[in-house]
Formats: sequence, C-alpha cells, structure tokens
Amino acid sequence: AFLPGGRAASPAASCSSIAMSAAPVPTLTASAAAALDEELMAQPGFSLDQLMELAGLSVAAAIEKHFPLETHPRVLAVCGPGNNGGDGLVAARHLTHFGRSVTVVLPKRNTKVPIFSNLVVQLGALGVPVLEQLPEGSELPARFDVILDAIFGFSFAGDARPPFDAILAALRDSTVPVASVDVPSGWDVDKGDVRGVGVRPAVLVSLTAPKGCAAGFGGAHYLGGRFVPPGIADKYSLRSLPAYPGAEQVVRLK
Ligand SMILES: NC(=O)C1=CN([C@@H]2O[C@H](COP(=O)(O)OP(=O)(O)OC[C@H]3O[C@@H](n4cnc5c(N)ncnc54)[C@H](OP(=O)(O)O)[C@@H]3O)[C@@H](O)[C@H]2O)[C@H](O)CC1
Ligand SMILES: [K+]
Repeated sequence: AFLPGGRAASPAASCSSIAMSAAPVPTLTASAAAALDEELMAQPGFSLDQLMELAGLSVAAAIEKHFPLETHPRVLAVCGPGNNGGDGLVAARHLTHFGRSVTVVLPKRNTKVPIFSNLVVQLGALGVPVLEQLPEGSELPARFDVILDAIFGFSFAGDARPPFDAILAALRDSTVPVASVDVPSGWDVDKGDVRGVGVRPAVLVSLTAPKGCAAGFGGAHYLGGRFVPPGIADKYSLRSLPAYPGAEQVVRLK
C-alpha cells in the first residue's frame, strides 16, 4: 500500500530498494496530472522549486540505481522548455554531485521563470557544459553512456515542433540507452507512442504516478516524486501505489 509517511507496507517492500509490485498500478491522465500538480502547489503550499527539486532528485536516484557509475559515467541530459526540462536540469546537478560527467543540451531557455536561469547558473558553477544543440547523432555513442530525456512531460501535445522534432528523431535512432523523465518524449501522454516518432527509452521514471502512456512501456519502470500527501493520494486514487522503502526517492514498479 501507498504510505506517504515512508513506512514500507510489507517486509518484501522494506528489504530492498528495488522491490517490485505485482499489482496493477494506478495511472493519471494528462489532465489529472496537471490538476494534481496545481493542487500540490495550492493546498499543501508546495513551491515549484520544491517539487522540481524532489522530482529531479528522484530521476538522478533512478539513474544511479539503474546505470552503474563504472559502466555509465557520461550522461547527456537533453532538457526541454517546460518543467520536465527543469527536472532534467535538477537531475543533471545531482548526477554531477554523484560523480558522473554530465553534459546538458538546452535548446530553448525558459526565461519566464527565474528557477530555470538559477538552475543553469548552478550547473555552470559545477562546470557542467550547457549546449544549445544536440551533438551529431553519429557522435552520441562514442561520447555518452546514457541519455536523459527531459524534453517533454505531461503537457506535451501534437507534433513536436522544431528543433525538438529533429532531436526526438536523433534520440529515437540512437543506440545510447535513454532514460525518460515522467513521459517518453514524443509519446501521447495518455495513449503512448501512437505516432511512432517518440524516443524509445530503456528506463522510465514516472513522477507522482505513471501516466496512461506507461501502460505500453516494456522497459524498467521507476516511480519517483515522493511528495504526495494522503488527501491528494485518496482524491486521485493513488493509494495503491507501492511504498517508498526507507529514505529511497524511487521505487521500482517493473
Ligand atoms: N507533480 C509532479 O509530478 C511534478 C512534475 N513536474 C514535471 O513537470 C512536467 C510538466 O511540466 P509542464 O511545464 O507542464 O510541461 P512540459 O514540460 O511537459 O512541456 C511544456 C513545454 O513543452 C512545450 N510543448 C508542448 N507541446 C509541444 C510540441 N508539440 N512541440 C514543441 N513544444 C511543445 C510547451 O511549449 P508551448 O509553446 O506549447 O507553451 C512548453 O514550453 C511533468 O511531466 C514533470 O516532469 C514538476 O517538476 C514538479 C511536479
Ligand atoms: K520526458
């Protein structure tokens, strides 16, 4: 059972950070995910910075669990213009502190919200390169061991516009394993990769709760974003999500 206080629901869940649940997991539609997000900020009074920091930390924790530092030291974090991209910038900072060599691609800077420029300054202070363009697709396998897809999350709709259309195509064709934040970029949030143009991640880190598109995802699936209070979990029927063991920021779903 979902226990926001952090206690594990069963001995099986408490003994391992990669405990997996056999029960079907509840999902959120794109509109419910956006409403829940608003509600977290309105009622419990979370700031966007708080949620993004915890979301990005979860993503970094999942990468840390799934891709050993020894074999996957070089991370390319591709970040979009919205909050999914912000999660990617936060994850890039944590991964750098975890000892990875991180490069960020940020094609479209969000100048409307100060959080984003602060995150870029923080990355600069750590010596993380922030590029405007994706390196040539053919260069990716020689330069990077894992790609973090933080391009689009639950507010993506329609066909990807330039320059993101070409970036999605390059990541889709790449042999470098991709880890997607919340939603595999280019996928319909509720229906999945119905257009056949999205990234093909090896790992998905769902935040708060999986979105509908996760039903068609066959790779390693983690849940992060450990900030949902019980009232909101009840309202969105999320109580049956598995518990986070101990102090873990992620729990593996599949
Ligand atoms: N509670 C939580 O789980 C939290 C999740 N977080 C993360 O936030 C994202 C959702 O963030 P949001 O800013 O609402 O949206 P996105 O990042 O998905 O995308 C918005 C930007 O994408 C552009 N966009 C949309 N569609 C297209 C398209 N077809 N082509 C190009 N660009 C597109 C959009 O541009 P507009 O011009 O349309 O405005 C936006 O710039 C969620 O998934 C989580 O990752 C939070 O970090 C905290 C809490
Ligand atoms: K994404």
